[in-house]
Amino acid sequence: MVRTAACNYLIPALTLLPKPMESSLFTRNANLIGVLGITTTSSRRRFSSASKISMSLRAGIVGLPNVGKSTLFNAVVENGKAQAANFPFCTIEPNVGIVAVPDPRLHVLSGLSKSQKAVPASVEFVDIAGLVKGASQGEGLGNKFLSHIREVDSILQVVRCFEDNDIVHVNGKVDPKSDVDVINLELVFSDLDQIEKRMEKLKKGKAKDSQSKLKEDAEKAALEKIQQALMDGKPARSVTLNDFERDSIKQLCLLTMKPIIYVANVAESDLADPGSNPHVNEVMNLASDLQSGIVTISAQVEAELTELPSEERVEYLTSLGVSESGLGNLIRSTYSLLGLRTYFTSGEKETKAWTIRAGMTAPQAAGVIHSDFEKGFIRAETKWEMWSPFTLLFTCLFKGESGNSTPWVPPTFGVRSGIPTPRGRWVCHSHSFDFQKCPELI
Ligand SMILES: Nc1ncnc2c1ncn2[C@@H]1O[C@H](COP(=O)(O)OP(=O)(O)OP(=O)(O)O)[C@@H](O)[C@H]1O
Ligand SMILES: [Mg+2]
Repeated sequence: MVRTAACNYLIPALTLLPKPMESSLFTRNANLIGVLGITTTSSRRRFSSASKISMSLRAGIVGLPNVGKSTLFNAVVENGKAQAANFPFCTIEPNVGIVAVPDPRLHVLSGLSKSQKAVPASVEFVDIAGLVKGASQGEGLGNKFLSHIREVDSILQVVRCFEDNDIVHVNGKVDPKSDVDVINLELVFSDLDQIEKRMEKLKKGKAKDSQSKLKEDAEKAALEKIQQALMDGKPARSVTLNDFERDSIKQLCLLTMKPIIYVANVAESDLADPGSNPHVNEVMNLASDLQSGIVTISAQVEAELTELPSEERVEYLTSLGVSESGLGNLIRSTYSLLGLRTYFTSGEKETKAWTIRAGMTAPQAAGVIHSDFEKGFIRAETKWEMWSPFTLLFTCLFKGESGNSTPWVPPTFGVRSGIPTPRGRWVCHSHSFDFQKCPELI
């Protein structure tokens, strides 16, 4: 079995993490290639020098001081220059870096089309200052830290799972449960504070017209539900809201509304068998209780790997009992956590990974390339062709579409020499679908 230097544990309730080569299909004729699917697990981080990044959403690296956040950031962002050192509050201002999402399909397509360049999808990582107990009351870097978290779309919470007497732990000992509780409680307190202030404001203000009144009522209803959940120790994301309510509270950017992946940061000696580390098991159980994902990684090893020439990397990983760096998995998990999906356009000029949000309809997906494609959208077309190495995928999707429980993932719409046509059609094994009328299929 191939081992990677990171383990993804899928928490079933959320289905966060991508499966290998899942849900991808493509169409092809003389001038036309389109591919759509979610990201895959085989890893390759580097793209050709012609590569450019297409679009990005932000993931914040969060945790107690001195747990390895900047070390992880420097490893993920290849030329990240965040200061990482053995003292708490080493990071004050956030470090930001854009990272390409590894996806071998991009290179397969690029090769098939003999593209001059390949443009991968991307995610933005933000290395945020450490948080301590009482941050919501201004302790440590307090509210400043929390405001940095407010600006990101998802959270990677780094949890220290390595024992090392030389590395200071702000609470004196390695204790993942306590560490996770400290962070999550501060996020809850901060949200409660925000909600209270907003409710006060809503009480004072008078809605000008019936439309605003409706909106305010929805907001009040949402805030009351979330407030109750937070007081019961549950995150805002666990609360069931209708679309209107969800929209009405968006501007508050509640911290506990953001999806989380727990990153168990282990010692190099644990990489080959992280399950033997009780701290990792503790984080796994916590993540499961909190309906979140977990990735196990050694930030220290990953940071060291980036300093080595590629031949020596393999040697180093082999000496640790693993075959692959864990960063690819972490980046793809983050991309997936952000609710992002990829489809491709491919032609001689470029092969490009376009990012859409999960749940987007076909016209909306077309609109990511140009708003005219959304306005003029009729339908999209897929041609079924057995084309190695994706033959297996076609079979899966064919089954899914014929009505069993396999999720149906949309194929791409027509793309001619890299230029998408708004008249693309989706035609799947002899049926045509007007996707504007069937958004639930997306
Ligand atoms: N997996 C690991 N094993 C051993 N040491 C590690 C590991 N990960 C990080 N470290 C070490 O822990 C120390 C703190 O790391 P780092 O500066 O990245 O923490 P931080 O969370 O960014 O801290 P701060 O909140 O103060 O900015 C560094 O000396 C780093 O080398
Ligand atoms: Mg730091």
